[in-house]
Amino acid sequence: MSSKNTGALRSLSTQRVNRPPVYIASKGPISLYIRRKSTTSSSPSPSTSYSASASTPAPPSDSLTTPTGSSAVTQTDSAETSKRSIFSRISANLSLKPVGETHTKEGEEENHGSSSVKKLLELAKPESRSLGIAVGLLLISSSVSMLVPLTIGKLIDFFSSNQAQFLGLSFPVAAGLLAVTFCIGATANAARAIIMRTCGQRIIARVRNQAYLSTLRQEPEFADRSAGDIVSRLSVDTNILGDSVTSNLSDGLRALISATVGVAAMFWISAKLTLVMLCVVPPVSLGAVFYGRYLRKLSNLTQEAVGEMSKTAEEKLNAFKTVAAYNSQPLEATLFSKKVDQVFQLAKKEAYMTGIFWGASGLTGNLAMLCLLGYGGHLVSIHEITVGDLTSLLMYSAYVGGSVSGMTGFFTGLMRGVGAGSRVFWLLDRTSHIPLNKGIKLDHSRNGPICFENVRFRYPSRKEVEVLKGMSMTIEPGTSVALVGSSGSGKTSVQQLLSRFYDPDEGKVTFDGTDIREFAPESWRDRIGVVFQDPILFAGTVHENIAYGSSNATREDVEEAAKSANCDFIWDLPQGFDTLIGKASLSGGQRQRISIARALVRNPSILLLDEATSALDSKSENAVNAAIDDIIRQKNITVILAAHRLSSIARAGRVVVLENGVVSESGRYDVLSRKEGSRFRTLMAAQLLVEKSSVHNDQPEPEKGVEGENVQEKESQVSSQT
Ligand SMILES: Nc1ncnc2c1ncn2[C@@H]1O[C@H](COP(=O)(O)OP(=O)(O)OP(=O)(O)O)[C@@H](O)[C@H]1O
Repeated sequence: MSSKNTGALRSLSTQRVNRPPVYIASKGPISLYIRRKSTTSSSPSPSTSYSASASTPAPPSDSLTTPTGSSAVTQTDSAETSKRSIFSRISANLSLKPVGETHTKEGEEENHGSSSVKKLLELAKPESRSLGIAVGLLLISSSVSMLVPLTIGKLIDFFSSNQAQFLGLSFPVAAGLLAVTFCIGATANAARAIIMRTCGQRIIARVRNQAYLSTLRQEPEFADRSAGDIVSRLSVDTNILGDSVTSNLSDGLRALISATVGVAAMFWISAKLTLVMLCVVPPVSLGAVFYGRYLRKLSNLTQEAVGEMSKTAEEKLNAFKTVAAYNSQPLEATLFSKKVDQVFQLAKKEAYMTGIFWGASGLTGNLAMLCLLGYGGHLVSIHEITVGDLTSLLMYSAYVGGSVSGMTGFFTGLMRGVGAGSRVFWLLDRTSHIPLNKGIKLDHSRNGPICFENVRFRYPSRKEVEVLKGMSMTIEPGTSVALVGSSGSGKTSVQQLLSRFYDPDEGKVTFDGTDIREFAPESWRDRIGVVFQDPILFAGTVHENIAYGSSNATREDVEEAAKSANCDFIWDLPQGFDTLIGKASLSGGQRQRISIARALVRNPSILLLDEATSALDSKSENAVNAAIDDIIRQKNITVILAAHRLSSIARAGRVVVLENGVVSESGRYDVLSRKEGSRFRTLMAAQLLVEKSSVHNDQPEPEKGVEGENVQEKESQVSSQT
């Protein structure tokens, strides 16, 4: 249930982000107009002068626009880009990253500004050939597009003057040639879009693989702490990044080409009129720069808020049963709604900013257009330019306006890319605190005692609490030790240090006289089998779960490990070892025994059992304990079990009592339990009261192995003496 829900939550996010970008798709200015118009139909036009054209969806065939329609390009562009900005960002943000927590807490800085832009461009490097071709095609399609205004102007002059020839050719030939040219332009545009998209996806795939690999190489605590964050970096940020280096770049280039060619053509037609038009460009560009910067800041804040929102939902959906059992749905709805509101407030701010910016730039454009018409009309009346020239000029100015908008869109897109990039690059560049592949390879035949030498340890995320305060102990190879202590005394922490999920702050943990930090973590972990308190089984068959991490394990190895872990139930499953494991299809005890088998199939020298029976009923507990007995009896594995329950503790050859971050007592179970006033007896007294009823009332089935009887004997020893 919980994982389903979490998945749904993520797919909701991805779904929103994967919405086809309305604006970014690279088309010539005319096709851009059509798309924008149709998507802007419901939005009020910011300017009354163009509201009709902006609110009427243009039919797809309406590609050659009138001058008024052309000027609407700028206007609708503004409105649409504004709309796109608002909605695409809100929707993108809705699925974006729980940022910041990890790195800001750790004080690790993300990449910023120029270095991210550089890295962003570096990402595109392997695609440079394809991107080069795409740029060539872009040049072709843009040039063809830029022919349109000139052609329309010439057409108007041709029809109004009754000339015999059009562009020096007979009209049908010229029209045919133009049609062929437009076809070439369209083909180039289509090919460019395909190449750009494919390159973008290749870049995204590459970044995702690298980022995931980098994540897997981090110390386990990193992923534990920021799993949600990492997932959104891998899914959403990489998407934005890919878009940024391909679609955005291509749009920016197209806009640049169109603007340059457009301005040149305008100067060629009438320098005076062009100068009037160009007065608009500098303020709009300046506004775009400030807007882009502000947007980036706002975007990051929104993403952080979205992260918080996702985290809240994910946590509660994962604990859905607890929420339901405590009738906390209204409370949870309120908590979530507060988080949603934070996102909404930020998105609203962004919407206002976007609206004001585009409204202002649209108004400026419209005013400039009016000046152009007034002054242009005057030039026509004194025969300095023709009506066709004025038409071409108006169209070019609309194209240039559209291109400037395109460039600001490119700029803001790039800023988003930089923001997303910095988060992805941070993940890519992060060096693990416990790096893999570094250190000596531990020979499989090597064995020896495990020593904790004056170990001091605090969790990095909770520096104020010292968990181990100079702890020392030695565990001989092939022996079994039960770590005992009150809750929070550090039993699990000892095991985590042994697994090298963390390193001690002071002191050291040695194996056969060598500090385990000197071993490559993988080769050290190869020697360890770990069974966690809450066994994690993955989707897949029983066989796959037992063989997880032991790729060379044969079916015989898996079956043998399953036998050693007392997993006889597997043979009764419908497809035996090939049965698919659903989340709830096995009991706690069965899952625990499968995870013991998984640990055993690696043939470990050291087996860490972290309260492997604490969550089980007495029947399952007996089955798991019987498996542990078998393993301990074999004497060739060092077993370190963290345990509360007497039934588990009694199985170990030696008991180590942890108190106040040090070992307060250590010795054989029977000795400690007989010792008058021992810490162990005090600790166990309370535990015994709890267990007594289960030991005597539940009448557990006789366990496999001799130690089962010993345990009962041992328990009665303690009970008679406490
Ligand atoms: N990942 C973590 N980050 C920060 N503090 C932690 C973390 N894990 C444990 N601690 C803290 O470290 C201390 C020791 O915890 P640990 O889990 O090792 O105790 P324990 O003896 O295994 O407890 P229990 O018997 O309840 O499982 C506790 O105060 C706990 O709150």
